[in-house]
Amino acid sequence: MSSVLLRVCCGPTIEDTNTLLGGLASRSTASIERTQRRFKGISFAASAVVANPTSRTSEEKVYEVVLKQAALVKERSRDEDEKKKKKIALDLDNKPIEDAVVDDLSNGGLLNVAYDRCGEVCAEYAKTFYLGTQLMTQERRKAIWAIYVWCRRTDELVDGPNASYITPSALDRWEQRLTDVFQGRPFDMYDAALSDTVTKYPVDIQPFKDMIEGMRMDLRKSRYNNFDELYLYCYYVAGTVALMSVPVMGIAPESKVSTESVYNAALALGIANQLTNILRDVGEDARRGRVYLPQDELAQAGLSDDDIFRMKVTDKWRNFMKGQIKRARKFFDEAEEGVAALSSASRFPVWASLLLYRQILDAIEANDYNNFTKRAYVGKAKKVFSLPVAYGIAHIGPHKLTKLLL
Ligand SMILES: CC(C)=CCC/C(C)=C/CC/C(C)=C/CC/C(C)=C/[C@@H]1[C@@H](COP(=O)(O)OP(=O)(O)O)[C@]1(C)CC/C=C(\C)CC/C=C(\C)CCC=C(C)C
Ligand SMILES: [Mn+2]
Repeated sequence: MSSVLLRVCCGPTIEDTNTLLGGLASRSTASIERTQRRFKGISFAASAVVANPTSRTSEEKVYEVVLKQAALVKERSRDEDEKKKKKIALDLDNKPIEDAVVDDLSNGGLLNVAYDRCGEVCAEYAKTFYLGTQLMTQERRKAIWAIYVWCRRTDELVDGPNASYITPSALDRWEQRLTDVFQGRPFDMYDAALSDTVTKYPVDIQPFKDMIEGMRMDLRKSRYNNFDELYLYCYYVAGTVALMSVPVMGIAPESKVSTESVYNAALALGIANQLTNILRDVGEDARRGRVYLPQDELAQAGLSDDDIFRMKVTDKWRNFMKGQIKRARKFFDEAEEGVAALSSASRFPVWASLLLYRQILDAIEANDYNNFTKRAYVGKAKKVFSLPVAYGIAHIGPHKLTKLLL
């Protein structure tokens, strides 16, 4: 990663970083019931909700961000309709092109360079994903690259070569810089691309702030008492990516499902991906003294941190892993339901990423649950095969494709 990509500017004040908890509408009973249904078979999570009905679970808190983002999308699309009406009126006025428009055009040149740089970073760090974006419309592709680069840089702050120098106040400065980006004051070229993206698409700042919150969590916490705590972490570092991306990817105009349900499915994909990441990296994380697994579930399985640091695959471990993999797959299943609602050109990269990530779970099983010393990965052949499958599903749907192939 180049030093330019990683540079964190010195920003002025520390912002209020409390992200999820404040003043939003509370979640409907129906969605809570759905949450409980999802956790059927994972009794501790459901019983946590039942045991203490007054305290809200992480999932309920996160759902409020989903509602807020979905509302923003709806509001902006209403504004767009209004603008279109106004534009038609202006066109009828037949006014000459003004200086401001000429300025915009010359700025466009620089902006294109900024977006191209983002594209180069994607091509270097996430080749398959970069390939997947090629089928999106140019505008959307560029915006997704800009978001990708911001996410990558944010993650590199705590995981990259300079991670040992990163303090909470460096993250506060990164957050201040984020605010500047959203207010049209970009610091560098990558920021300029993002700044442009957030004016063009109804992207809320909250998921970006929440991702930074996830990085703060990584600085202060290395154990998770239960799935509720882990869920929140997964939302912060990965669910947020979904909430940032969907406003750009767009929902198909012909889609009949609600905006909220699409965002929920998107969120599920982020959570599924991060749970998979965690299960793949158990050994690697343990070597850094980190255990991203629910402590109560480890205990229920008769396991402790010591078993993880010992890195021995036992039957207890296999059973524990089976439960964790089952849960991750449930989130993938939930995500699948929403992909068809995305705009047609955006479905392919999402299916590609979903299929590739889900196969990591199969690879963990194929390694006989040894995620301590054996890295689960999807081989090149499987990767290459997944792409046309993703393309097929994206264009004719999973059910029709299965029928066609059988
Ligand atoms: C309706 C529906 C299903 C819509 C799809 C919604 C959508 C686009 C979801 C995206 C989900 C996604 C790709 C989440 C990212 C999950 C992830 C891998 C997060 C990683 C975090 C930290 O992990 P860790 O440090 O443990 O792991 P590493 O060893 O560092 O890998 C991240 C690394 C956070 C940073 C995330 C990125 C760099 C990815 C950003 C990606 C995008 C903006 C593009 C998303 C678009 C597509 C098409 C996948
Ligand atoms: Mn990382």
